[in-house]
Amino acid sequence: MTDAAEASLLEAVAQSMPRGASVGVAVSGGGDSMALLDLVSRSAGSRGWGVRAATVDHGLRPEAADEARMVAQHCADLGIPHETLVWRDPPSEGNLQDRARRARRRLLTAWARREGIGHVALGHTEDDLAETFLMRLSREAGLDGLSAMRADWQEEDVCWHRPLLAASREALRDYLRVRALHWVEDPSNDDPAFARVRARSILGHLQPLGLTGATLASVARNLGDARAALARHAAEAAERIARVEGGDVVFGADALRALPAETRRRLLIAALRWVSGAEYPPREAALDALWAAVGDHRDHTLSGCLVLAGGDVVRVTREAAASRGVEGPTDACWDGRWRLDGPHAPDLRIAALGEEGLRHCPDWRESGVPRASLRASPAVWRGADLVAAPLAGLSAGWSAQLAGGRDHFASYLLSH
Ligand SMILES: Nc1ncnc2c1ncn2[C@@H]1O[C@H](COP(=O)(O)OP(=O)(O)OP(=O)(O)O)[C@@H](O)[C@H]1O
Repeated sequence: MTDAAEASLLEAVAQSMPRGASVGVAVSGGGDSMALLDLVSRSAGSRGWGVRAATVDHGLRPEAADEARMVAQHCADLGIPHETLVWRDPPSEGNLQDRARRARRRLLTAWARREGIGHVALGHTEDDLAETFLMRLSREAGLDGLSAMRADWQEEDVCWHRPLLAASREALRDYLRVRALHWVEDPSNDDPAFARVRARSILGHLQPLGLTGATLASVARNLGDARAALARHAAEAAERIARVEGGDVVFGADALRALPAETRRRLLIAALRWVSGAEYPPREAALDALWAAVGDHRDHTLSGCLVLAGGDVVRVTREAAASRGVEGPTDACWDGRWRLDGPHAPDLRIAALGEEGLRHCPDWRESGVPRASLRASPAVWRGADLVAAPLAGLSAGWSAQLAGGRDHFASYLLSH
């Protein structure tokens, strides 16, 4: 590794997060994140960062605990506080990799909040970009799927960063060798049962065409720029034609119809995900069916949402059936997006208002929110007795707010 190459890695990491930040590094013990840890640690002094690190032990491989201990020891040598986060309930079935990734993100988010960490760095590389691109091609992905993963994004109070997206895996290993640092090789990195491993091996065969990891990563970045432009365009359209009302997204129907199909598609997908909290967009065929129903002024359910299309607005609301049975304490976020304020008490619960609850809200019409929306709205219950339904005009000292900056639909389009 040349001095210039090392300097450019250091510069990329140093510039990725703000001065004085409280920084968390997600370290698996593999080469990418061990290099990231070292680069963050070397930048910390000049950038005024307070640095912490965490390793997630998914409990899926017997060696994982040893790997976490190796990272912990290395952090202790660097004077960086380290925590091992254990996934206590790995499932026995389903897409284990996907679930492990989501559990990892959840555990890291909780850790960041607990420790007051505002910025978490991940060690994804240019090779990850290229492999993901190839894998998505095989799934006939569109622009969004083929676009480069984001270098930075904010989720509620945590900013995530991938400062090494322009670095190759090999360059990071060179860096570690020069610095005489160790890392662990995850045996699953060679297991052809994983699509990522197959993508990596195929990438080697594409070289004669001039298709290297760097080329594919660059294509993914170009597409990412196009995606960002379309998302900005959709956000501007949302500012003009969408409003948030009672937790629903409401579009002017004519204005929605008049939009270019791609912009409309983005608005509908975002509204469905914003209301339901769904992690993934619906399939294109399901979206086409929704749009056909809207064209016929028929109501339609999709992704845990009910889309009301009978009048001169198109209203995306939570589907009552999807929120039925969702229950929780009054001081926690309900249905992934509501927070209630009021006289909290341990014998109170939040659950959907439902048709039965709505009967006890004589003033619900004054809210201006349709019945179907209110049925899925949060209500405070003591056993079977309704205590409050803030969105349906029965406040009894309670109010409801959308949680985590969710009140601004247009900015959601830029961040998702
Ligand atoms: N067990 C772990 N503990 C802590 N951080 C991890 C762990 N596994 C992965 N990471 C972090 O995530 C980065 C990317 O690793 P990997 O590609 O395996 O993750 P991923 O979240 O599954 O990403 P992708 O969506 O690309 O599959 C690592 O460089 C590291 O920063």
